[in-house]
Amino acid sequence: MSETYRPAAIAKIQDQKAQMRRSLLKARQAMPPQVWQQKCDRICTHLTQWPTFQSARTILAYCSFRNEPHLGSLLAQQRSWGLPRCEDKDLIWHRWFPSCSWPLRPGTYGITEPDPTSPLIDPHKVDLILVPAVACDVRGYRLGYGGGFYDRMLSQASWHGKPTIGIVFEFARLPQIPKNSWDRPLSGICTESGLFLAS
Ligand SMILES: Nc1nc2c(c(=O)[nH]1)N(C=O)[C@@H](CNc1ccc(C(=O)N[C@@H](CCC(=O)O)C(=O)O)cc1)CN2
Ligand SMILES: Nc1ncnc2c1ncn2[C@@H]1O[C@H](COP(=O)(O)OP(=O)(O)OP(=O)(O)O)[C@@H](O)[C@H]1O
Repeated sequence: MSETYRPAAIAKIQDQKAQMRRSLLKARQAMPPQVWQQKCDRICTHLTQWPTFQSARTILAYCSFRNEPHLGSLLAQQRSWGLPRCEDKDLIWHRWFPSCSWPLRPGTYGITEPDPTSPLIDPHKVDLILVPAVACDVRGYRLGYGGGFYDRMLSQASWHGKPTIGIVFEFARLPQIPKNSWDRPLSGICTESGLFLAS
């Protein structure tokens, strides 16, 4: 059995991830609101200037929680967005745009989510996926909250080949995050310092 598949090795990596998660979330929570807002605006500006963003038909995004970079100025753009809803272990993607009448409401974990009755997204129409994260490393590996939602989703064939951009603050763009066998690298990372596409 290869090292990364041994139960003891998996447990060790999960432990390292849990420690990193705790300290990075603490640092994110401690950001003064004004600094946080400035960095969020910069992240949105970098994305808006990216041709792939400009030409995307539908973009999967998220509603910020626990001080994650807020995509408010992007979500205000009158275009087709997809927002996730947690259902058991899966993410269900619903269509949303600013002038639509489909309601958003607090869902699982207290994250703002679409109502289950709002229309679903057709994965074929999605051209870009903005992925929330606690941290990303320069290779594109991501640390989330430990639920494995995005790992499971991105391992499905319908999402293969779509650009995936991890959205984090610069302090959470790390040289290396411990990686499990199921982790797949994202195509790039956007922070307040810029957009970094994997080569
Ligand atoms: N804004 C946003 N929306 C998102 C995500 C995200 O990362 N950010 N998700 C990305 O996946 C999904 C929600 N994932 C989550 C996974 C776990 C926990 C959570 O609170 N976990 C517990 C610990 C659980 C455990 O260790 O077993 C905790 O942190 O206290 C929250 C959200 C879907 N929506
Ligand atoms: N492709 C997959 N199929 C089934 N289970 C998976 C898959 N990918 C990850 N998991 C499970 O998800 C759990 C969490 O993984 P990990 O600690 O890497 O989460 P994370 O990336 O930090 O969380 P999240 O994606 O929710 O933000 C692991 O216990 C793993 O078994």
